[in-house]
Amino acid sequence: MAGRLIYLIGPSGSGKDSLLDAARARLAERGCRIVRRVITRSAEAAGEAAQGVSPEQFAAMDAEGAFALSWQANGLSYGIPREIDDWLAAGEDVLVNGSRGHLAQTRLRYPTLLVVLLSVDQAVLRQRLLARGRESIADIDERLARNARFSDSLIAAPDVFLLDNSGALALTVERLLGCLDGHPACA
Ligand SMILES: Nc1ncnc2c1ncn2[C@@H]1O[C@H](COP(=O)(O)OP(=O)(O)O)[C@@H](O)[C@H]1O
Ligand SMILES: O=P(O)(O)OC[C@H]1O[C@H](OP(=O)(O)OP(=O)(O)O)[C@H](O)[C@@H]1O
Repeated sequence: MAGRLIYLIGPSGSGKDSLLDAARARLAERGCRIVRRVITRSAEAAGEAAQGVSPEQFAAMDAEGAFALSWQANGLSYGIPREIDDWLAAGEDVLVNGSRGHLAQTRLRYPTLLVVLLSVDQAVLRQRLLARGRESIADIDERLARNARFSDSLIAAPDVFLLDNSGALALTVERLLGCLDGHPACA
């Protein structure tokens, strides 16, 4: 049987990378892979969860069909390596750190995907982005403005599992794993 694509989305700063890092070992125990994204962000800022490439390298990889999914946002390009299709075909679950803006296209390619929407209060989000210190204030304000443009229609979609990360990260990890282990909203 084909594996399940778990598509984790949420605003920049909602904690997607933190959640994946904190849950990494326990996801692996469950046979769930976390895909390493390709991002046109400098390698220093990319870390374990991403491979940093130049815009030229990204374009060349895209042209040779290296990506199953790709999108542009926040002035960056993001690619999901096409090897996820081999993993899914082999029956492995795959967790992707995705984009809300690319959700509709992702649904077309992976109709049975499970969407997990990570959220935090807007005020907390701003504080976390400032504390992370990765972007300038102007970039942070742009990200918050982008966030406000995503309407409640996302939240209203029946197959979206809402995961609040306004509280402790450990609690969010437990709720994610609980969802994947058979919460009705994840069936
Ligand atoms: N539950 C949490 N409580 C407090 N701080 C958090 C929590 N989750 C994430 N953070 C912090 O918020 C910032 C943004 O998290 P990050 O994982 O980089 O978000 P994203 O990958 O969604 O952009 C980081 O500095 C991270 O340490
Ligand atoms: O369409 P959206 O849902 O707004 O998402 C657009 C992109 O922004 C986020 O990445 P970002 O550069 O912020 O990296 P991060 O996830 O590590 O914060 C997210 O992971 C997406 O790749």
